Amino acid sequence: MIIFKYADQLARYIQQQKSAGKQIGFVPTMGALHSGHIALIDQSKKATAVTVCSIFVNPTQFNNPNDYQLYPKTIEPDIVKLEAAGCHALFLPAIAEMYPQGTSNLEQYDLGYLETLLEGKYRPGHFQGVCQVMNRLLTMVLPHKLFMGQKDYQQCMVVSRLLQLMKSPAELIACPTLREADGLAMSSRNMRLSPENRQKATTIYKCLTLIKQESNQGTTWPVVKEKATKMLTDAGFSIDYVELADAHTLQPATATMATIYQGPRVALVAAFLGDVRLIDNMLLNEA
Ligand SMILES: Nc1ncnc2c1ncn2[C@@H]1O[C@H](COP(=O)(O)OP(=O)(O)OP(=O)(O)O)[C@@H](O)[C@H]1O
Ligand SMILES: CC(C)(CO)[C@@H](O)C(=O)[O-]
Ligand code: BAL
Repeated sequence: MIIFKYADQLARYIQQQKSAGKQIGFVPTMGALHSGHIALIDQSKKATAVTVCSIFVNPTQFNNPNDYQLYPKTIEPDIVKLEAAGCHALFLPAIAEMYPQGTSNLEQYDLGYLETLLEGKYRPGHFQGVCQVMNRLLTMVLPHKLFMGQKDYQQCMVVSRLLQLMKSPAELIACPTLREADGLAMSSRNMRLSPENRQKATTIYKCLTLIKQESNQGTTWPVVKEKATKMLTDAGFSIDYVELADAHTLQPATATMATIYQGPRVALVAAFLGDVRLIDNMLLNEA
């Protein structure tokens, strides 16, 4: 695996690969890699000839300075995992490489209502930061295919919108969420949970499973939401949201949506255990 710190060197490598007729797959990450990230590398390797991964903890997408300071960094084991997965190239830029003019007064993107609900509502400015870094990364890597995780469901929708705004021909492939044996969605922030909270964290998965079962059996959304909320608060979570939404638009459920709406629906949760914020989601219509 070749490691690049500088965008011009990465661009030269990409250009060489493209001149040789190779398709480029791209897996952007913030590091502290786990099997969910490696599954994205595997998908990219199956679909394209050259897989590029980036590791960059992007300061502009953190609305909470403490969360940024405490974001896990495990670069040496990350490199070992990427080597073992057969990743071809790793882009490991410094902040100045991504933001040579600094991080103030950056460009803004028209993300419409996506920015005012769920993650957009609870993490002000977060999706602008995601677009700022993804625009730069996509312009440097110019991938044919972009692999991202459904765990960050709304982020996939935002990046899809960004690709439209950038008129990028890259194809976004949203990959399924990898889970631990007890159902907890793999996430770099799981490393920050105390052993006790790590056990409690599986309640998010149990809660999403309950929402899916009860909704598919015809229980109305307000009733299901109350049960799910109680499960989480009883386990010690402080909740940002427990929502049911149209899986295509993310518009929230009406009181009866769970029982009368026949289109695809997704349940989404964001909640804190201590100072660790976890998110997860589940499609209701899938087997
Ligand atoms: N469990 C998972 N299964 C599949 N893809 C995942 C999983 N977790 C993260 N990803 C995807 O990996 C990419 C990089 O995510 P990131 O580096 O932020 O890791 P993360 O585990 O989501 O971290 P955190 O949840 O702490 O932000 C994103 O596209 C994300 O959706
Ligand atoms: C897409 C991303 C790498 C942008 O920093 C980040 O939001 C993430 O890891 O999901
Ligand atoms: N995985 C999403 C990136 C973030 O939480 O900032």
